[in-house]
Amino acid sequence: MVEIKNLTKIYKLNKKQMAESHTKDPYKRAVDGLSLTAKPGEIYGLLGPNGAGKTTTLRCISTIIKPTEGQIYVDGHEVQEEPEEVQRRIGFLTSDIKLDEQFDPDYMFRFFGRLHKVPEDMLEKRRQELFSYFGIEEFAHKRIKELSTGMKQKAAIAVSLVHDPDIVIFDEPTNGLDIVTARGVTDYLKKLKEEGKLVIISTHIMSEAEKLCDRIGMIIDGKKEAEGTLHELLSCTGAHDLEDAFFQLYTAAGKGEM
Ligand SMILES: Nc1ncnc2c1ncn2[C@@H]1O[C@H](COP(=O)(O)OP(=O)(O)OP(=O)(O)O)[C@@H](O)[C@H]1O
Repeated sequence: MVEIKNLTKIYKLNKKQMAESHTKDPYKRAVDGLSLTAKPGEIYGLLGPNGAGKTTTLRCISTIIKPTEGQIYVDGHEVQEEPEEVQRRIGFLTSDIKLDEQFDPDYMFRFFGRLHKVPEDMLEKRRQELFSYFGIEEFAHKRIKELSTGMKQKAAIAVSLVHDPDIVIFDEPTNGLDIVTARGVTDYLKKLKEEGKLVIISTHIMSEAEKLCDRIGMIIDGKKEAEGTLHELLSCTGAHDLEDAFFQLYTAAGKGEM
């Protein structure tokens, strides 16, 4: 289970970042008092526009960055107090974590498996299962820098799942993938959920959230503007689909144009 209580993350911007953001304010409030609970056996989707704070939230859960305020509990372990307990339980996929270009998927998989102290026989079993499911075997010994975007993403997914985590956190899991590969990834996430694992994803693709997520938290400017099943979000907004519901909330949050 993941419980986020009043999470706020404020970045301190350098001069270049301030100039790029056309601001004189050196502080960027990326996440603003966000609370949510996600439970085993569900796929929870953080849905929001660019810059809403989705990646920042997932990076705080995954102990990559520290919250400015608030607490995050992963199976009861607070991320800042017990980061190692948290890391053991989660598999995190993000586009910012690049696999080392000089090595091949086979090496990276074994390297991260040993880092997570996965026993050798279990590592072989995991490799067999994940490489076969994602079709990685055929490029298992090619250097990462020679792989296509989709191949790299598949390898990164396998590496993030090497230790068979109970909680899987994927930041935009189908980003850059063709529809066949994207379907393979979303089907795998459904399989994990059916095994009783908790899956948390971020996305700005409405159709992905509609089809895949059991519950959706809509994030705008770092705040959770709404949360519920697709059915609940449609009935509370009176919208016909998630995109309409999103635009209603977007306008209600005082946002006019994109
Ligand atoms: N390391 C950082 N330093 C400064 N500002 C940052 C940093 N990372 C993110 N931000 C800012 O925080 C805000 C939230 O960014 P974040 O990446 O969490 O959003 P997101 O919802 O994941 O967006 P996207 O869908 O575009 O990936 C944005 O305004 C972004 O520019």
